[in-house]
Amino acid sequence: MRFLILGAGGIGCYYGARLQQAGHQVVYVARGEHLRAMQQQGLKVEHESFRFEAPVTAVDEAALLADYSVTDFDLLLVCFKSQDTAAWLDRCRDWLLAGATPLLSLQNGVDNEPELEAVVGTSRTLGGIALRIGGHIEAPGVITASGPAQIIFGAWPDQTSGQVPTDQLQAFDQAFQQAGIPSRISDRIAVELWRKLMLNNAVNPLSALTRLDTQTLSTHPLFGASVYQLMQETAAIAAAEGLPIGQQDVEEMYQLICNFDGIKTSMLVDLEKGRPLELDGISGTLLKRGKRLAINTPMTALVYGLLSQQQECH
Ligand SMILES: NC(=O)C1=CN([C@@H]2O[C@H](COP(=O)(O)OP(=O)(O)OC[C@H]3O[C@@H](n4cnc5c(N)ncnc54)[C@H](OP(=O)(O)O)[C@@H]3O)[C@@H](O)[C@H]2O)C=CC1
Ligand SMILES: CC(C)(CO)C(=O)C(=O)O
Repeated sequence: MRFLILGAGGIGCYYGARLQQAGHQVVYVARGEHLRAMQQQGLKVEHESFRFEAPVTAVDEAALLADYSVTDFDLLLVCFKSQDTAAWLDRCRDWLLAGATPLLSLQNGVDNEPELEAVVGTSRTLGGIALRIGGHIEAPGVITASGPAQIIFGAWPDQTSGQVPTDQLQAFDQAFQQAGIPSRISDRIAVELWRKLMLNNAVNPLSALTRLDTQTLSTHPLFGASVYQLMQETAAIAAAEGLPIGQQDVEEMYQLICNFDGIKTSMLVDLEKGRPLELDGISGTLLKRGKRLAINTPMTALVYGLLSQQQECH
């Protein structure tokens, strides 16, 4: 199959390398030093059960638009940080609309799929999550990753109202699995995305504030209760929006994050590198929704406020 990795950073390069090693054609879209390193020295990925070091086809956005057509690909994997999605869609709208290739977002947050859908339509939109993975750019052209690195994906917003054909979903699922990516098709991907948001809202901002890994934070005598409360606040918003999410999901996600290996969150990595934080796509979206629905989310407001203020001071 032919895959395009849009925003080939930690997550995108890990999954791209897995697919390329399995024999698929992969084009990586990146920029800056990381792009130059990939073009000149190739891509290196280090993971406890997977090693990749090989030349890759890496291009910037301008070269993608000039040298490729969307019809050159079977699947576009959207791996930007969520704050980059809307502007990218705006710039690449005409290129995207010249074909019918589906797009699968592996980003955190619940706003990416609606943004994709608004441009390419429901028939080309897949929702997805990258679960139990920590993957980061260690140095230009070098990725370190850990965890089983699953992909859960499905027709957006769910199998019943989504329009991507089942045989197409199954072909992607098979390609992922053959490439050593544990994957699963969900018939309610919007629910999975909200369950993942429970994790991200609970640990990403708090890990950036405390510099603690996910497990230390979640089992911490002082911060553990806040992690739990952040999950409850996310669940309350999800339920008010009509999603079948409740206390049982809070328990499950809390147990998952407590028992999963301690990993450095993507937000802590961004903070350490002085890069923009994915704060609006995670906590910010909950605050906006909470305001609209008249639901109080005081802990989410606190971590959002503290981090925003830290960013402004830099
Ligand atoms: N990292 C992780 O462990 C996990 C991340 N996720 C989610 O996956 C998504 C991706 O995260 P992650 O892999 O960490 O992100 P990264 O920041 O590592 O990768 C995204 C890359 O896209 C590049 N990029 C952005 N816009 C463009 C553009 N127009 N043209 C070319 N390149 C571009 C960025 O460059 P630049 O640096 O210059 O901005 C960056 O290198 C996020 O939503 C994240 O929350 C989910 C699970 C785990
Ligand atoms: C949940 C977690 C921490 C790891 O999958 C993540 O999604 C991230 O680092 O952004």
